Amino acid sequence: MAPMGIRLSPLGVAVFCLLGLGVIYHLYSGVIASRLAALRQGKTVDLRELLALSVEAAVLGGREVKRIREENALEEKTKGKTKEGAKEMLTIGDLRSHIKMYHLIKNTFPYIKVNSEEHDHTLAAEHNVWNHVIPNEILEKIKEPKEVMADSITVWIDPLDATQEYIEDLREYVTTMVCVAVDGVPIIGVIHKPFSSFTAWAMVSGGSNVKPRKSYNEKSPEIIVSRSHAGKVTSFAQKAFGNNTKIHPAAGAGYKVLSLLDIPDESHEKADVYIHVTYIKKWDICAGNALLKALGGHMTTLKGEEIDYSGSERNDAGLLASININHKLLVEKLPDLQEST
Ligand SMILES: Nc1ncnc2c1ncn2[C@@H]1O[C@H](COP(=O)(O)O)[C@@H](OP(=O)(O)O)[C@H]1O
Ligand SMILES: [Mg+2]
Ligand SMILES: [Mg+2]
Ligand SMILES: [Mg+2]
Repeated sequence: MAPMGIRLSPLGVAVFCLLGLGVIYHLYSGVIASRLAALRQGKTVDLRELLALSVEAAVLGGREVKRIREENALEEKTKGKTKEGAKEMLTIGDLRSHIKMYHLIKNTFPYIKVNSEEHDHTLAAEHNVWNHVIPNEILEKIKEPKEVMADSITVWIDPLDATQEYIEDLREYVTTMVCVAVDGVPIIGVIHKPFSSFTAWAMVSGGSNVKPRKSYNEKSPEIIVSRSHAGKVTSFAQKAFGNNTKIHPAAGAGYKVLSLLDIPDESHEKADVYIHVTYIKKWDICAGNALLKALGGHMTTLKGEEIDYSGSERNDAGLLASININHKLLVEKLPDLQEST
């Protein structure tokens, strides 16, 4: 019996529920259908194919990034503010690259989850599909296909990393990035430098086209940090490693990970450790994390915890990246983030 003598008609309740279900279905039908289809069919994806596709996507996006910069057609605008109050910028380069990268991956594997930093509600979709040709360079290093369940995969795309410096025409810092996480663990990382046409790729327990440098300064490491979202990283690093610690301010999370590796680009700076203390998102860091992990290195929060690349885009526990250095010892040297920032 309903309150105040109002009688609920069973037919009315049924119609109301059906309408509600209809609205929910309308809103989420695409997502539900693709996930259910993947589950029903027990679809698998070959990670070696996904690596080749990730390289292709990063290069394709990079071409747009370069073209828009050369045409001086950036049309930069502010899309919001970071938690610390810095302007978050967006350009046509970010958008055009996103469109190429996102749709190439989605058109090829419609049933996998892809999280991109950017979105394209207003611009026409691309119908590009990958040709499934795996480059010899990858086939030579990764001899076997590796199938995983499609619904265990999360792809993270950064269509243009270092947008702020792209606007300032500091081209060397700019990269495009793709990362594939399986059950939240970063497995495939691709970092592409569009202005020098270099692409670093790696797959955990698979292979890579880059390697660590021969040596690192473990005792007095040179630290690479953000130039435009630094927060109090300098004092944080100096508390850990001493006031004479050499700090390199540089842009781009992709660029900073490459500075820890041996890459065929003499002009790329070299550092021993990468530290970030402000908020950062998973499309910025996943590819670098996978690359380092594949080569035996580490990228963790400042407390040394692994970062889970499923679910939310947030990482607010900072970042510590190193390779061929005792990472645990580095963590022990770091001060508490809350107390020192
Ligand atoms: N505090 C913060 N809040 C949001 N994004 C941040 C951030 N600090 C760094 N980032 C993002 O991380 C990337 C590398 O930053 P930095 O060059 O400062 O090291 C940039 O990505 P995008 O250029 O893709 O937006 C930047 O926007
Ligand atoms: Mg951005
Ligand atoms: Mg980025
Ligand atoms: Mg970006």
